Amino acid sequence: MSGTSSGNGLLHLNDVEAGLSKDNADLDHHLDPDAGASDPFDIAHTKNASPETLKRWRQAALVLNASRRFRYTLDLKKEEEKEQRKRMIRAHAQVIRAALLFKLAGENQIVSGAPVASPSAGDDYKIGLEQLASMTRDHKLSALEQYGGVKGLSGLLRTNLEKGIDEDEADLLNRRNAFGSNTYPRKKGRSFWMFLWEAWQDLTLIILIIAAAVSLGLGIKTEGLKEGWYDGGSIFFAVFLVILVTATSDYRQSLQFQNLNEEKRNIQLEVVRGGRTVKVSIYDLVVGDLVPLKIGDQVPADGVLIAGHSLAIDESSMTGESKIVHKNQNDPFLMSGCKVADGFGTMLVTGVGINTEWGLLMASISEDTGEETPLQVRLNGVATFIGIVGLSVAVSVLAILLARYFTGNTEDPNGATQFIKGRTKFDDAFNDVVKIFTIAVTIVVVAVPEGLPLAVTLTLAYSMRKMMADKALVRRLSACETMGSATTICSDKTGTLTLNEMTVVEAFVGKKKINPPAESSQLHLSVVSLLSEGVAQSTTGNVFVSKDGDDVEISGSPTEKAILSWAIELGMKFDAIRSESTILHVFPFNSEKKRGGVALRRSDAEVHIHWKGAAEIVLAACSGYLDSNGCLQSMNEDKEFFEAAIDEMAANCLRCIALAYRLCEQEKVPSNEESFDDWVLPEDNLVLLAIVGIKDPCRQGVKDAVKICTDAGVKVRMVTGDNIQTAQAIALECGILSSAQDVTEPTIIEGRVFRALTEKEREQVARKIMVMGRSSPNDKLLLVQALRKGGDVVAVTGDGTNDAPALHEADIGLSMGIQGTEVAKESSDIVILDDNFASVVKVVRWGRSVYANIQKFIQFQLTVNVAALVINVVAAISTGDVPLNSVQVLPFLVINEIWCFS
Ligand SMILES: Nc1ncnc2c1ncn2[C@@H]1O[C@H](COP(=O)(O)OP(=O)(O)OP(=O)(O)O)[C@@H](O)[C@H]1O
Ligand SMILES: [Ca+2]
Repeated sequence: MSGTSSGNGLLHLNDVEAGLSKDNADLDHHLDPDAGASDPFDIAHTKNASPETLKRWRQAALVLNASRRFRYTLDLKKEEEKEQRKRMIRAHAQVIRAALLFKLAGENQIVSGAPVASPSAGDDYKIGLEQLASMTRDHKLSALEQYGGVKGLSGLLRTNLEKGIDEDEADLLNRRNAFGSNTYPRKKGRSFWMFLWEAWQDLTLIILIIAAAVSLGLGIKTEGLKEGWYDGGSIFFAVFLVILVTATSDYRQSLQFQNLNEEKRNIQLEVVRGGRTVKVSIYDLVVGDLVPLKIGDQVPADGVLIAGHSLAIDESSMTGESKIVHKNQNDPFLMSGCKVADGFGTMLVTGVGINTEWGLLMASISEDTGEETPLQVRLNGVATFIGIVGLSVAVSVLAILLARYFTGNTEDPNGATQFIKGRTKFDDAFNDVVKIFTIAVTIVVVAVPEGLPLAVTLTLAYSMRKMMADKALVRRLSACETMGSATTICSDKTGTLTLNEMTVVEAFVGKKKINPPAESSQLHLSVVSLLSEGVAQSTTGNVFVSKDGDDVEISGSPTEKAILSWAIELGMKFDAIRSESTILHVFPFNSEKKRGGVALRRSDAEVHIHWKGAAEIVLAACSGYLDSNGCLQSMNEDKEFFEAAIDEMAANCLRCIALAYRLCEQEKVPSNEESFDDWVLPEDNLVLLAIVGIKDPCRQGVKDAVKICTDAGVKVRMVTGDNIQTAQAIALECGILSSAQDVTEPTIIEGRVFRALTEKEREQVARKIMVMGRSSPNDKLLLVQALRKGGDVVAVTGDGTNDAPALHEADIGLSMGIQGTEVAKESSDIVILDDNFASVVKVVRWGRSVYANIQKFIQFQLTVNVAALVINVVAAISTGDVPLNSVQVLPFLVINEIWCFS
């Protein structure tokens, strides 16, 4: 294989369907794409893709877009089954629950006649398992009130609503004994025998089995038991081998998927124990735990909401309706397995494991990923098609030979006519006919490509194993093959191209640049105090100071952590500041708005609104600023100064965040707490407090990875929520943009500009976009849609909830294992366990090796099959005998196959 076409490891499915691949491949080339620099399927070698290569890319694109539709139909079917299961379980659970309640009621009546739901004194806790479970599962607000609300309930569960439960083993064990642990029994996967049973139910194999039986019978009839079994026996052996290998491979794959599921479900999450935020496995959660929830999280157990702001839960995974439910004191019940769609809050765990509906659901469905990939389906089709062609050819040959024989047109080796009506004995005629049958059977056997489906199975299993070794967790098998034909990768910036380890390195307070950024001696006390107030109250993070006061632990998102630790260095006393004011209402940060706000009442009764968010957006809402001496200045022409400051920080790859605040007139504050929820926090006439520049360094190896992709014909684009200048700087640093001259629209574009285009324009522009800044989650989605419409096979990488829609829409979604939110992971096909963009390249490579391997195998197998078929047919018709029999061809094919993929 030479030059440009060699780097293209794609299978031309159109050719395959025609029966033969025209490409003249190096047949015995080793299959390992890592085999060395000379490997034609090493994607780094597709330099300067020729038009020919590009044409093939497009072919694959078309084919694979079709496969996506396929994937969806599959999903739908599965979803339907899941739904039915759910309904069944719910009905079941109701029955079990009803029976239990009935029993309980009976016992209570005998003992005391007390009402069913009253707290009965347990051994350790003043509330029993069944009471808790029935309250949470049925969302009984009245029961919660009966226990004294969340506060009363926490008392019954012996949980401190601030500090959580103690972190001591005895207490945890106690809780596990009383209320169970957050695990559920696993449904066993299918056994090996099931796979064996399924493996033979394949049309090509059935044709072969019948052929084998016929061949065995005829063989024994003509040549006797001792020698006559060779042909039939060898076909049986080959079939058996194929079945065995298929079943073994499928079985191993299913075991692997079971392990993957284990890994996938073992979510690490933060809980508050002993006043600290600690990371534990979801399985270690106990009743009474306090769990902070934020956007993108999965609710890890059943529970009630203690406090939260704008908390919205997507309950579709449990109820089946895709509806976002807002949670507050009137509807505080949280169901395990649901996702947090917006806002944040803290929940008190009241039900775990099998006592939750999610647990029941999980225990009753076995997640068998017995999915057939599009390639498998297609090649099954090809194999069946060829099998049928072989069969029809054989039948035709049979008809021709029989007709010739019975019309007396065949001669035996001595030149005598074989069949003369009325003279040839029945026995002789019968033997001759049997011989003709044997020829037909041989033709069938030689023509059937029985190994073709198996080749796909084996090569998929192989590349999946390799991907796993390269830190990519494959959630959907079809992703293995689709990834090989990706033509573009849309990557988010934060967390994928960069490390997501953030530190504040520059800060402006007023027009003064603070250097070093946390040098508070240059600032007036009132400024520091206002800044601290804003930072401490408008955060989803937390600060824990150890008893001796030296160690400070900060939790939260990387951005929050950076700002918190900067403020602490400035002198912020987190707990003290937080106790000086009470939060009235929160507008949580989200990626759509790119800012978050909080309204708080201070001890002097003043109401402050603090805003924190994307620098240029917050700055635009400011009409004044506080200088470093604490004097209020009006913005006017100084705005340009700040804009220039932001641009300069952004050009140095920094992520800019602005902090601002304003006073709120008392009469504008809602008078009763109920209406806080509808309160739109004022965000005009703000006073700028500070602008900080946060450094988030590029990951090592990203530049090389981007280059490898580009060389291989895979375009890397960056789609980020961050400032366009920051995006540009990072894109230059990691090689997505090659030079500063590239930076004109639409190569680099803002989300809002792209959004405003018509669908047609978007489609045209999309191909040129290399960097998109300040994009909303929907812009990411629009870009992916536009690219796919233009014929690209799009891979999307992302970690945040803001990436989820795009991840879902993409041909292949890749999420990040460490920083990725549950929602992002759920929407993806592959989870990159080490969060590194470089691993994405390896996935592309293994994906391509799938195509390369199958291409080679098909070329080999079909060449042999077709050649043997043609030779046999020609020979059978001209000489009445076949030169190639099954004993010669079959073992050869099977051995080649097993050698190829083991
Ligand atoms: N916790 C936060 N509080 C206030 N502002 C924030 C916070 N986190 C991020 N921002 C600001 O909002 C902007 C957009 O964030 P968003 O979550 O949309 O994307 P991102 O994480 O920066 O980038 P990417 O899409 O590449 O992952 C950031 O650039 C930053 O200026
Ligand atoms: Ca991100």
